[in-house]
Amino acid sequence: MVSTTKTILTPLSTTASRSFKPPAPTCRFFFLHNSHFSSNSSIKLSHSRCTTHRCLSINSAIKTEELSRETSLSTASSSEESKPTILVSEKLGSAGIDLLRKFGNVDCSYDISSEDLQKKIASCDALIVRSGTKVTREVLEAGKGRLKVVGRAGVGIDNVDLQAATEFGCLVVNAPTANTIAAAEHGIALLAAMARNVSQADASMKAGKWQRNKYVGVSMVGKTLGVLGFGKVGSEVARRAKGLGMCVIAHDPYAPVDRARAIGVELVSFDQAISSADFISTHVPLTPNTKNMFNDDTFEKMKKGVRIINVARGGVIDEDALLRALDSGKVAQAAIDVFAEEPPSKDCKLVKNEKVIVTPHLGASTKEAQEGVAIEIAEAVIDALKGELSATAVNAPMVPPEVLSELAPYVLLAEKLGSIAVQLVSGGDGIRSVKVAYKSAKGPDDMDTRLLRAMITKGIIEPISTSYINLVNADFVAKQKGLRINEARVVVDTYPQLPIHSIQLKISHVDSKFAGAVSDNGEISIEGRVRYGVPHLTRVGSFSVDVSLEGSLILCRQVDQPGMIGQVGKILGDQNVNVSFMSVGRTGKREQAIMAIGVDEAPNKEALKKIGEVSAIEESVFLKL
Ligand SMILES: NC(=O)C1=CN([C@@H]2O[C@H](COP(=O)(O)OP(=O)(O)OC[C@H]3O[C@@H](n4cnc5c(N)ncnc54)[C@H](O)[C@@H]3O)[C@@H](O)[C@H]2O)C=CC1
Ligand SMILES: O=C(O)C(=O)COP(=O)(O)O
Repeated sequence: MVSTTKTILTPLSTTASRSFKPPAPTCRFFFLHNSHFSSNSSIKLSHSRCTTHRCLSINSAIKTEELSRETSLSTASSSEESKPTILVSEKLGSAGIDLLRKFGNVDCSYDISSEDLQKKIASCDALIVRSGTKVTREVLEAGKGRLKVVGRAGVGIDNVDLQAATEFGCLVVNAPTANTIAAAEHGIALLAAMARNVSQADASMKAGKWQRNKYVGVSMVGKTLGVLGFGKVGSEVARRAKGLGMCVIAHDPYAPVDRARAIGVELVSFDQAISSADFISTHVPLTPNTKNMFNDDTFEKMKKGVRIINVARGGVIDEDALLRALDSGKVAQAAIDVFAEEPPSKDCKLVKNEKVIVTPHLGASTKEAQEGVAIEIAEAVIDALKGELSATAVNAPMVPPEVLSELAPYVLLAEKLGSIAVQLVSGGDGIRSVKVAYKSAKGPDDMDTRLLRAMITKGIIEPISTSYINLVNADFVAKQKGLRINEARVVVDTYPQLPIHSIQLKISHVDSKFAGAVSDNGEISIEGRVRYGVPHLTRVGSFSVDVSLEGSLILCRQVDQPGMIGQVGKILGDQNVNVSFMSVGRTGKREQAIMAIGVDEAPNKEALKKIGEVSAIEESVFLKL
């Protein structure tokens, strides 16, 4: 449940906050979204010791170094070994294979058995399939932990268990555009071939016969074509059928009226479409809703002598019902490219029926479409392996590149805040609900927070479980673990150009191992913001602090007095622990204060004990970021 609050607040006060900052040279900040942040992009970071390149990935929110294009020659061979492995299980156009080979190790095991696929998949990062490979729960389970993306080189994803893929955090992408025309042309080819008995006449001649009277056909001009599913293929079929002089009507509850009008097609109800058409061509995806949408009842409503074309999916037509309708004469002819079971059995009655012409799922099979599909899917899979959000993602939110580039540093902040919040809870597993407030000058409708919510979830869950969280499965895993993320967008009077001013996390009904993080109303409360591209912690409980969220963090609560920074700094220095950032927030002079110390290395237990023993320090906690 996402709740929206429109509260006008003034910017958070920075009262009584003292910061110590080292000098600020430049550090490169790499995002996997390379169209926006390439190796040439650099953002100044206010942190002197940040030497690693940072990447934003949906598979692992932060990966360091691996995509740096400045990899030295000495590391070249190891990067060769660490290339991703991409299994291609069905014939894919060479242009796509070439692209994949430039990026990873490509294993073309065409027409692999499902047993072998289950064995192989455990060592693969990506799998590319067409319609012939069943990507079942078992396959995805076998690939769990390593398999990051399944690429469907085509449109229909009914052969991929999307639910299982989502549960295992495996992204599914498809190639939805490159074979549209091929499928539409095949639909028209089947329509014309059926109307003029081309297949049967051809077979008869090859058998040495000359049967001109037997194969008299029907004309297409002036006939009504009912298109079911007015999407990419359906509308291209309609356009071509108009060119043949047909009257075209279509049924698609989700199709825009103006697109239909532009082609001269009338959108009608399902019953109207099937009852008034001479030819019916189906172009819907196979879903629980469309499964067997052509059945005894719907055939009954059709015109006697109707002709059926199916270049969509076998399961859309109940094949036994179609046979009955052909036998009764309700359906005069059918042209079928796709079957409930592929390949159909050797004695499949539909294939053998004289009134039916068949092709072996050839809709997408033109040279041009196959090259296009191969490139489209190779690019989508490579992007996904790089951690970019794909425009053709089927089981993850599609985040437009411009939104992604704007939100990237906040995504890192969101994950770090989630991780800090959970580490402040004592016991660790009692979190049921987290309140998140996104403070921004932008209105609630101008902000897409799915990415941030996913990363907060990742930050919260990963430190306390073995679950692997990414954008694909974050909501699913949160739901499974009974974790509710209640989001509120709070309008604050701040810089309008900033996508988000700050993110605040609150956890109630839990105990904290650091009392200083508990606000007056008993909730663990932390807040952070992005400064110069770097996430900062800006509030702990009721204390304002300002510490860059890099490396790890030590929080100490003490009575404000001189010499504290020096004492703690010395303990850390003696252990060779490098302090990167230090900030003190206090309620007032010589009153309660919180010291937030960023450290590059994790101090050992002895150092942490010594810090805890400093007489003025009332409590301290070490947080791994
Ligand atoms: N035989 C082959 O080789 C090929 C088959 N296909 C298949 O063709 C079909 C269409 O593909 P595209 O046009 O690219 O997909 P699309 O997603 O662009 O179009 C599908 C349309 O069906 C509509 N639809 C969904 N449920 C419906 C329902 N119950 N009643 C009416 N309309 C409904 C949707 O609103 C959408 O407009 C898919 O099943 C796809 O797998 C696509 C390419 C090649
Ligand atoms: O794209 C689709 O939906 C298709 O049905 C094409 O299937 P194919 O890739 O030729 O096995």
